[in-house]
Amino acid sequence: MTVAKRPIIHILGLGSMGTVLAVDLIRFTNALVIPLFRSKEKLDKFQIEGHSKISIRKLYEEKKPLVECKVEEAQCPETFNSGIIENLVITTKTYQTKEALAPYLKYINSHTNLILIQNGLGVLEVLKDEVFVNKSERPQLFQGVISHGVYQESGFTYAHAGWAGMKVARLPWNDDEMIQTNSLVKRDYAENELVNLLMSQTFAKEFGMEHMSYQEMLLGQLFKFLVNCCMNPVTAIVDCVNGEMVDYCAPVFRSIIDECLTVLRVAYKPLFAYENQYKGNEDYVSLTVDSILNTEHMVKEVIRIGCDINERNSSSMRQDTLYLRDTEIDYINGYVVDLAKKYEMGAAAANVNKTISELVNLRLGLNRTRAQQGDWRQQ
Ligand SMILES: NC(=O)C1=CN([C@@H]2O[C@H](COP(=O)(O)OP(=O)(O)OC[C@H]3O[C@@H](n4cnc5c(N)ncnc54)[C@H](OP(=O)(O)O)[C@@H]3O)[C@@H](O)[C@H]2O)C=CC1
Ligand SMILES: CC(C)(CO)C(=O)C(=O)O
Repeated sequence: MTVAKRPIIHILGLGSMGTVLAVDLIRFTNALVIPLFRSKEKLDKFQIEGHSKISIRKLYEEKKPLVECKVEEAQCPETFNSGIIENLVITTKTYQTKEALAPYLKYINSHTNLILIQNGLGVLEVLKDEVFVNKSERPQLFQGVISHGVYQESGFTYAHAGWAGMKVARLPWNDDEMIQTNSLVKRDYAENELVNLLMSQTFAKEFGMEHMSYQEMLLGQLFKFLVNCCMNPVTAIVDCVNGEMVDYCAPVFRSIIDECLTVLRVAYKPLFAYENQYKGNEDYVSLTVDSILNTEHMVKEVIRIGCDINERNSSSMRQDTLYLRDTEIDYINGYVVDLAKKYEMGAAAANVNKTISELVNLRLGLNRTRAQQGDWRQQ
């Protein structure tokens, strides 16, 4: 009798998202979960000071239980010895992806399953143009759109503030593969080890994992992208908690969303044409796009999700500017500017998002200057 091989999944980016995923993978699957740290120093800190343990405090449960797991194996570039990587999760910030991948590229080939679990858009272009340039060596690529809310409590303990699930789909390397058949989705579900692992019954239920076609996931990804294009930069620029601005934010959200949708309709034309083109075609999932991705509906949804459901949350981008960390603005509003240029939509086509990006960088620069030179308002 052949014994089923134990799946191995490497996690590059053991922060908020990496930890919340790793804990449930360890608890609810038989996978060997191997975090990849950026240096021997960080690895030693995890193994010696942290005793190779990771923890999640489930704030959304009444008793706010702390769930702790022991990590069997962890690596860094200096110690890595696993050979070709079977399954790789990328949960670094978007702008950290290329540098984080660099030491492991020789261990990634066309048999590797690689999933991006990140906000924003634009990392795919970096992978295509700067990282996996040799098409024959490109890994099997997947995208996760995660809606769980998690932040660092201390050390390797993270607080799981909001439970909201995750969507996963095969991410096409080429724009002409954007629309996927139901049979392709079923084939991945049946044959791909990473999809099998993420969709294993207990884990998928506990983590809220949904496997779908790229076009379905893209609809959700663009929805979340518009939420992030509004909430993240505006809360950072004005330095407010999400819900404080609920009565005053609609006009600026309308300006941001209107411009974003004009650009996204060009860049993701197959998705916006999908509803009519594939209606009634049984090998394609039916989608309603226009009734969701329109300005007035999205203004209401962004306010509902950002300022109501997450009213007491400080957005991740505001947190980055307060802690003087780089932000992901280039993969959120900045990416809209890039798309407008790529599709030659004219210099003014992304002026709102360009200005929003500039204001976020102004806010971050001002916070950094105040930290170094003092706050003139107090002088
Ligand atoms: N936090 C949340 O609630 C949500 C986050 N997201 C998105 O998920 C993505 C990840 O965010 P989040 O988990 O919050 O970010 P974190 O900053 O918490 O985690 C990123 C992790 O990546 C590690 N890392 C960075 N560079 C390297 C490297 N070269 N090698 C190894 N590890 C590295 C960092 O470690 P180090 O200490 O070494 O820098 C850090 O632990 C982002 O795109 C974010 O927008 C999406 C939904 C919700
Ligand atoms: C929805 C929102 C804005 C919640 O704060 C978020 O996703 C973030 O902070 O990154």
